[in-house]
Amino acid sequence: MAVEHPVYTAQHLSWQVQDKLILNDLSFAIGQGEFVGLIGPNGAGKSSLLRCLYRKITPTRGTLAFQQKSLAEYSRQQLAQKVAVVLQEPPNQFELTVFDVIAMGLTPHKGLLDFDTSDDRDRVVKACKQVDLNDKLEQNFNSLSGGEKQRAMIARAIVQQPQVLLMDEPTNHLDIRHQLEVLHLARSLKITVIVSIHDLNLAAAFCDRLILLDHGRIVADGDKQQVLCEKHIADVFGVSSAVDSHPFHDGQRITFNLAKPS
Ligand SMILES: Nc1ncnc2c1ncn2[C@@H]1O[C@H](COP(=O)(O)OP(=O)(O)OP(=O)(O)O)[C@@H](O)[C@H]1O
Repeated sequence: MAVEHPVYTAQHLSWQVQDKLILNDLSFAIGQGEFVGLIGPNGAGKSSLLRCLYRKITPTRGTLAFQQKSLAEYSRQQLAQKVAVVLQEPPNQFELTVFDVIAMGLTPHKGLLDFDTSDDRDRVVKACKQVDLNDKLEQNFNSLSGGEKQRAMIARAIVQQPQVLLMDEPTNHLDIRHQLEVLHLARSLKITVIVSIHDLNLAAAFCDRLILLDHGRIVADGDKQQVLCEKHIADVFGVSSAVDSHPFHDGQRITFNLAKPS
């Protein structure tokens, strides 16, 4: 897809571990402000692609540019000022309160000797409210439930004030209300969001553009209406479905045939 102001541009990006090609010749550009969903079956390469985008791993072939400059040329701090990441499994944060963990999002914008200001505190408290954790600020992070931890990590990303938000299965641990709240919140930030997501109905509701991966390759990339069709779902997931328009939003509704896949 041609985009006007590319944030990421990948050309022939591949990532190989030993003799296994995990990402295979991916080319795409993602524009400023796009809300892009990465979809595909288990092992398709969604997390690996996200890892390339936040430079946890380095492509073994091809090029990857961030804001028109090779991603490899950014310092760790420069990247952290622009890109926030919410991972599937929140890290262990021994002895830290929820407030402390969320306040870590301030770090990329601070010098070594900068102290937290009252504005900083306000930002942390506001983000905490946005994810519905305002009564948990002083609680030990490790004692939160899985879903609460996930929401705290999203608050930390908001505090970071990034230009790009990368999220790997952010709705995994969340009940339906909090799934919706998190995705609405991500959309309301009006920044570039790239999110891997298994729930195809949520992908259809929230993403504008979808990249469908299978076996490390891009099978389809484009408007959600083109990508989420019965044929692609059958080809890639091996499940038959009926796709029609959703009664509550402009995306599709996918109804799966729940019979055992043949
Ligand atoms: N460091 C690694 N070494 C070897 N194989 C790896 C490594 N990282 C990922 N893989 C393999 O690459 C493939 C893609 O993994 P990845 O986690 O990117 O898939 P995914 O689409 O995010 O899957 P899921 O939906 O299950 O989270 C998998 O087969 C995985 O086992």
